[in-house]
Amino acid sequence: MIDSLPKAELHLHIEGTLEPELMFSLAERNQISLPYKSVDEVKKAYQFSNLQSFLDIYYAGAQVLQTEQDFYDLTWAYLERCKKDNVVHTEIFFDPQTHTDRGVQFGIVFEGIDAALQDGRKQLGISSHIIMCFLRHLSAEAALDTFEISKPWHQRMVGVGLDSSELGHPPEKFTEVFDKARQAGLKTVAHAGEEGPADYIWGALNELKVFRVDHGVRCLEDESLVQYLVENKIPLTVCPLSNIKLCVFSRMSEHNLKQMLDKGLCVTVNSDDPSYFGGYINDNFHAAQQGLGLDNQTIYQLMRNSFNASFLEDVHRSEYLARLDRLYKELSND
Ligand SMILES: Nc1ncnc2[nH]cnc12
Ligand SMILES: [Zn+2]
Repeated sequence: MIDSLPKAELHLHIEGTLEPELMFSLAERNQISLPYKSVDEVKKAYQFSNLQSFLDIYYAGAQVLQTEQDFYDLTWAYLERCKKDNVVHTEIFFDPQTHTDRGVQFGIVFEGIDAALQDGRKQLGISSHIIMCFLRHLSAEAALDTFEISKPWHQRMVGVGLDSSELGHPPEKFTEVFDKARQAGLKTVAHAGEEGPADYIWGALNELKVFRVDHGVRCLEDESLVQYLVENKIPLTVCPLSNIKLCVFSRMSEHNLKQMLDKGLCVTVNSDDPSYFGGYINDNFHAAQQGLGLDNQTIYQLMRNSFNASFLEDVHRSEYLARLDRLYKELSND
């Protein structure tokens, strides 16, 4: 059921799809030395105690990405995984500052990613959008600078987001750049309520005017917030394996995804940084299904939510939903 149904992925950092094997081959191609001797050693290093312990390793890994071809190869490898997992539409995040701050130009990053996405449309039939994220541990001025240099590419991205170290960096820090992004016709999303409190989710809604909240699992701590999210149909892009790996929940059976669904929230399942967290989107569905005892109807609902929460145009959304509905009916009758 999980593997064969079409789905959309809405919370995926392209830098988080860098598999250790590709990390080694790019390091060799670009003559960069890595602090690891083997793929096994890399995998062993992926033990995290919180978000920051992950981010330190994740930003170090991204250093092997240097050329347009590197960004193309990274993105293409992810799209091939999408094909395997029946992801028919994906909205990917990228973090320009991770690259521009070490001298890799914005255009190198964007063009490499976008060329692969265009080929993905033609050769694999996968539709996609790009969301540019600002790093919240950096200053508001740095985000504004990035917004300025990214202007030539605004037409080719669907929106802006906010990621990186959450605690101590509330959404309000980025109100100005998000205002500018909306004025430029870009949609807005933000990570909030992953490690940070429910107040940060309010901040993302009221100050950044987000269309969806990335993670948002701490919303259950504030009943009036839950009510607001339900009434306004604000989607939450939840990432089950990520939450376990980063110790947001100690085990899958304790994840609050089912409670969120029971409250009527529009929850979606996503992989976040699959190479670092032990699985792509179908692995996330399987882990959540097993840990929480989700039935087929709930899995189907999560997949419907993924299309409804996407930035797809209505005609395309309807086509994907019709395809999903038809396949679900066929599978249910077998
Ligand atoms: N889960 C996550 N939270 C915040 N920033 C991120 N950047 C990549 N993955 C992230
Ligand atoms: Zn994320």
